[in-house]
Order: sequence, then C-alpha cells, then structure tokens
Amino acid sequence: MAQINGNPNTQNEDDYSGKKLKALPRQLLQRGADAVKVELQRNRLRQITDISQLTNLKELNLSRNEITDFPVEIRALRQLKTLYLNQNNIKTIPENVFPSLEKLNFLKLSTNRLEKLPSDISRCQDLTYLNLSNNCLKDLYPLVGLSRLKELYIERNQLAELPDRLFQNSSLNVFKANGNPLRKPPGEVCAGGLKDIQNYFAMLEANAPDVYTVKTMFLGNSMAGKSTLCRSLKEGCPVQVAEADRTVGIEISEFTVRDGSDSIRFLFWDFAGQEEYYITHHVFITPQAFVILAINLSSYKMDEATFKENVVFWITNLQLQIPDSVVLLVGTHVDQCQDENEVKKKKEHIEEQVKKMLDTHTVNLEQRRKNLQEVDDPSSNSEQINQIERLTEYKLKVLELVPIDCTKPADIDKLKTRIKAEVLNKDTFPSIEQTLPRSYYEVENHIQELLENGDIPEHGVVSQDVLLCELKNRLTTLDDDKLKLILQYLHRIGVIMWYKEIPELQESLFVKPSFLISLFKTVVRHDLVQELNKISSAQRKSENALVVDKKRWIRDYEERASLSNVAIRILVRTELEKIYESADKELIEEVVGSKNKEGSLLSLLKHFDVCLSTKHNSGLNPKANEFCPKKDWVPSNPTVYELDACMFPSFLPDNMQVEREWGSNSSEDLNIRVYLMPEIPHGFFHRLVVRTCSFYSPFWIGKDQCMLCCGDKRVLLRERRFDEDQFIEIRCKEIETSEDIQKAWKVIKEIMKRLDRLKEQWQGLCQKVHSPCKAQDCEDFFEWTDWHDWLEDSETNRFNLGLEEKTTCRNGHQRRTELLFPRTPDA
Ligand SMILES: Nc1nc2c(ncn2[C@@H]2O[C@H](COP(=O)(O)OP(=O)(O)OP(=O)(O)O)[C@@H](O)[C@H]2O)c(=O)[nH]1
Repeated sequence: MAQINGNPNTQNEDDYSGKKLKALPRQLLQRGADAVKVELQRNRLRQITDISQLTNLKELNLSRNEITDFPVEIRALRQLKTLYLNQNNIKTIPENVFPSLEKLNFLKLSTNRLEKLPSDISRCQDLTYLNLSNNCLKDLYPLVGLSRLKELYIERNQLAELPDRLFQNSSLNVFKANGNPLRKPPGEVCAGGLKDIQNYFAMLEANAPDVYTVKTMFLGNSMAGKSTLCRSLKEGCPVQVAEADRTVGIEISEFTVRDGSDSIRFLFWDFAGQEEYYITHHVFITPQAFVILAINLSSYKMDEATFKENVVFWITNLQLQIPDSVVLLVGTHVDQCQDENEVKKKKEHIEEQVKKMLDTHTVNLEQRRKNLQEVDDPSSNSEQINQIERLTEYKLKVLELVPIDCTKPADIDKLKTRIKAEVLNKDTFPSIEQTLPRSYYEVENHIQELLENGDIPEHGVVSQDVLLCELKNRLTTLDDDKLKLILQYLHRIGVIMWYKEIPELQESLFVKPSFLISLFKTVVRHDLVQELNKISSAQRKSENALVVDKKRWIRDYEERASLSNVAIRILVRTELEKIYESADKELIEEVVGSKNKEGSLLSLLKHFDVCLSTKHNSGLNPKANEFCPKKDWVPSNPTVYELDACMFPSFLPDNMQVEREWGSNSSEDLNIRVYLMPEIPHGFFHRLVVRTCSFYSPFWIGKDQCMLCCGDKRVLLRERRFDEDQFIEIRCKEIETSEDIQKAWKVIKEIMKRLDRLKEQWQGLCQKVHSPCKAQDCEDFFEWTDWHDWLEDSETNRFNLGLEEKTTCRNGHQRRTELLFPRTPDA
C-alpha cells in the first residue's frame, strides 16, 4: 500500500509517530474501518477531529502531543482496547465518554493537567491498567467499582485521602501512590504497598484520631546552636550545651506540644555540623521534613563566603535531595551581636540572598526546560522536561528568619509559638495531619513499655521472633502479618529501625534508633585518630594486636582512609561497654562481628555506601571475580566478607595511587561524561565508587578518582568539578579490537546503571551524557540522548556494536561510532 507519511508495518498498523503533525493525515482517515492500530505519538496535535471514522480501531497512541481538550470523538471508537493519551495538556474529561468504551482495558493518562475524573469512568468495566500519575487529582472515588483493575498508578497528584473501597477489589496487584500529600492512609503506609494499605483500612476505626507528626531535622554548621535549640525546645526553657559536648553523628529525641485539642508530635533529629559526619546524613534525611537551619548571627559576616558556608551548602543539598521540604531559618547568638540594628541587617542580608538563590534556581530550571523543548524533537527529552516541571512545582519553602537568643526563655517561647503556627498552616504543611488506626499507636506504646520493663534489652536490639511474640501476648487481636506491617511503618517514620532488605539484618530490629546511631558514631567521627590513640594495651591484647599494629591502624587511616576491622571491633566494644557497663557478649559479637563473620554495624555502613571492604594493606578487593577476556563477566558476591579493613572513600587525602596505576590519558580512550546539574551533590561520587567497587575488582580509590580493572583493561572513574559544568568521567584505555569495545561498554553500562540508581535519591538532579570529540584541540562533543534506553535494554543487540560506522562532529572530525557510543546512529 502506498503511503507518504506513515509506515504501515502490517496491513492494520499505521505508524505516524514523530512526524511533527498538527492534524490527522488524510491518508489515515481514508483508511476508515481498515485501521486497527494507529501510532500518533510525538507529534504536535492539539485537537483530534474525524478520528471517529476509524471505527475498528483497537489501539490508539496519542501520547506526547499538545492536546488540551479530551478528544470526545474517541467515544465512537467502540472497539478500542488500548489508549495512550499521556504527556499532553488535558485538563478535564467530559462525562459520557467511558461508558461507550466497553472494551477498553489499557488507559494511560499520566502527565496531563487533570483535576477531576468523570464520575462514569467506573463504567469502563474491562479496564485492567490505568495510569493517572503526574496530574492534579484530589479525589479517586470515581474509580471505585473498576473490578478488573490490576494496575493503578496515581503518583504525584494532590490526593489527601484514598477511598477504602478501592482496595477491597481483589484484582488490584500493583498500586503506586508516592508524591501525594496523603493523610489517610499516610504516605508511609502507602510506601509499604497494597498489603499495608489493605491492612490499614481493615484496622481503621470509624473514629480513629487524627494526629500531627512532624519530623524535624536540625541542620547547620558546627557550633551554630542546633543542639541548644533542639534541647531547649524540648525542655521549654533554655538549655546550656557545653562546647565540649559536640554532637557526634545524629541525636534523636521526641516531644509533644499541645495546642487546644490538637497535639503535635515532633520527632527531632539533630545532625552534627562537622563535615566528617555528612557521609552518614543521607541515611537519616527523609522526605516531607521540617528543617530548622541554625545560623550563628554573631559570627555571620555579610559576605558571599559566610553566606555560602552557612546557608548555600544546606539549601542546595535539600533542593537536590528533598525539594518539597520546608526550611525555617533560625538566627542564634543574638545576645552576642552588638545591637538590634546588627541583627536586623544580618537577617535582611540572609533573607535577600536566599531569595536570590531560590529565584536563580527557578530561572535555571526554566531555562533548562526551554532548552530541552527547543530541540527538533522535544519528545525525546520529555522525561527530563517532566522532571523539571515537577521540580518547578515542588518548590522548597524557606520561611522568614527568626532571630533568637538561646539563653533567654522568652525567645525559646517565641520560637516554639512560631514553629507551632507554621506546622499547623495547611499551605505550608499539607500532609502533616494523619489518620492512623489505634493499633499502630498501641504497638509503639507497647514497645516502649517492653523497653522500660526490661523485657527488651536496654540497647533495644531484639530478634524479630522475640518481639513478635511479646507483642502478640499483649495485643491479642494482631497476628504476625499485621504486626510486621505496623513495624515496617514504624521503621519508615523513623521510630524503630528494621532493615529487612539487608540479609544479615533481616532478623534483628533496633527499637531504639539512638543505639544504632551511637554505633555509627564510634567509627564515623571527627576525632577518630584520637580515639585510636586511646586504645589501651588491655584492649589491644584482647584482639592479639601489637603496638606496631595500633600504629599501623592510625597511619592507614590517616594516609588511606582505611580502618582495620580489628580496630573497629575494639572501638565499638569499648563504646558498648561504656554505655551499658557490662554489654553482653552476644550483642558485641552481633554488632562488631568476629574474625569470620561480619557484624551488623559493617553491614549497615556498607549498605548505606559509607565504606567498603578492602584488604588492609592495599586498595584491592581480592575476592571479587575478574573480568576475563572471552568470558562473560560474573559479578562477585556483593556480600563477600573481607577480613581486613574498611575503606571510607570520603576521607581519602589524595589520588596518588590511582594516578600511578592509571598513567596518562590518551585521546583514543573511550570517554563518557555524565554531567550532573545543577551540581554534583556532596558525597555522590564516593557513594558511586563504593557501589561500583563492591562489585568490580580490582580497584584503586583516591580522593576524586577511582580505577577499576576488568581483565586486562583499565577503567577510570573521576569527578570533575572545575567550573560550573560538573561531570563524572568514565574512561577506558587501550581499546583496539571489537572485543575490547564490547567489554568496555559492558563495564561502562554497569557503572552507569549504578550511577542512575544512585541518582534517584536526589530528586532535584538532572543529567546529560556526552562523549567528547577525540580530535586534538576540538571542543565539540556528541550528545547521547538515548543512554537511558540502553541501560534498560536487556537485548544489547538493539544497540549495535562494532559496525564500524562513522560519526562526524560539528568541526568535521570523524570517529568510529562505537568508540563514542555503544550504537550506530540509526540503530
Ligand atoms: N550566648 C549564646 N550562646 C549560644 C546560643 N546558642 C548556642 N549557644 C552556645 O553555642 C555553643 C554551640 O552550640 P551547640 O548547640 O552545641 O551547637 P551545634 O550546632 O549543635 O554544634 P555541633 O554539635 O558541632 O554541630 C554552645 O556552647 C551553646 O551553649 C545563643 O543564642 N547565645
């Protein structure tokens, strides 16, 4: 059949995708009843008229167009089974469309501007897949009654409540709802999945109380007054914190404020301000948080450098990690400022600079969105455009600065009143109110009682079986399954810790999070060298270590950020004995491990990418499998237990070892640059290194470089932060044969997969992938837009390798394509 625009692959299939169409092509309409499947995605369609002529249409793809009004004519397509309308600008769907679509079973309406669903959508009784993510929906009641629905996606809408009848439907097996201001059930319940939601509704009483819970994080530079604020707010009066009593790691506390009949429960997380601790902050920073950013006003100088140090670092990190958080600026040490005028000026300076910073952020986002839309085929960038649009909506809220003197009761009161008012403001905190079944509180209260009565050891580490048994004795109506779901919820809100996903820790629960944190502090601390120096001869001898061993532990830590496992065992044991006087042997062994078994502390530190196992004396991971020529690479078991030491890449002083092993760069190196915008987040590179090196071998790690060996090939990973363009470079050396190329791309793919997964933890981060032109002095590059498809693609042959096609840069230099990307331009 002759066709000018479309590509009829089969007689019934009409492919008009990506043709910049503004109206339906005549040829298509002429097909009338012959058309069965029509692809019109990635065009510029705004209105869809005359489509009712295609009376036999079974599948219609109108995604990634510019449709604003729902195409009502669709109602005439009675044979329609599959309909894609995602990534358009549809605001409403009229009534009387869905009752006619009796056969429709797949409907994708994600990324539109829908505020409401038509009440008759439930008449679409065959619907099994429905995607409504990225809209502005507030109510899902119209979906009740869709009895065959199996998959429902409603992420990132404005839903506060979900209808319980929706979950009485037994067919539903996939349900995703993150990114909504949910209170019934709360987001932390939904995060557990369908079973948790069903369980929640099954337990929810008609008169279940509404509570306000606020996770409050105290951030700011060292000595800014965070602990003072935290403790004073809790006590309701000024509390003096001695300078020597610096926060190590994180401190957790809790208190409740009453406001008439309402009570607000605050969970306080006081983060230490010294840089050494930043590497563990990501473990505890969670979404939907209220952040109190403390700034010492007396030492604040009204210049760029102090603003950067005291404010920019924190706000940028929050913007990247939890862009929907609310930040209250608190200026401390007012009593040490000269007069009110100084306070006033400093407050104005900080607020002005913050405003500028947030405005620049918005302008940059807008600019980036424009750039992505102005390309020839904007739909190829639609994922990134969506992300930016979401970020523009999820603005970080920074509230007016409260200047206080932490030594004055009236000021503590003033701050408390201000915090209460902000927390109860629905515009600032839309999802602070939560409705929970009583049994959720009961479980929590019983755990506290068990701790107080000594039925759970003081440190709060308890096995799953013991805890379940104790709770079942007390709460006879709850079975194991229900209890486990409630415990998981308590883990998600940070009241207890239960890392079910770490095999070594599945069976243990930490019902006192502060205990776990105190363990972290024993090895991640600013004064670790001092602590190592303090190790006594008796402690040394308990591990059969000599004085020279102790000296080597200190030297290795200082020079290579490598801490011997023996030293870790001694430090943790000392700490446990200090806290609990006579800590039981079993606990010590569980936490610190032994010569043959890794303890839970190391499992956790590794799980959170804080450190990785190495040999004490080298940067090598000798147990990992090598990537051998002519043999498919098999990753080493990531849980391999190394006897010797842990390396903390964030604390490495230099790159000397890596540079020695790598040698010099060559213009022939395979070279990929992953640009991260607006910047590479603090800690990102080292976490990537930990993830990659736990899998590959052997490796050498430096301050901002890391070299991996795969068979006889060397791969370099490095962080480049020279100017505003910050990127992570992946280079591979000595690539000659087609086999070399294949192998190198396989390694790069593994690294990029880890990078991509890690990036998910920073919602505000965007990325671009380039391969620079290899010609000398040429500054041109090739942009790689479909790298994401490559990562997802399980059949590597979709991206052809080794076809010896040539690619030419804008300056006319040619290179074989597979040396730039793992694909040919037309693949
Ligand atoms: N005069 C005065 N002293 C304050 C004020 N706020 C805090 N301080 C003192 O400043 C010192 C540091 O306060 P902390 O609360 O320990 O500071 P931090 O931010 O928790 O410090 P890190 O633990 O290092 O992260 C303490 O000695 C406090 O007593 C204030 O408003 N006025």
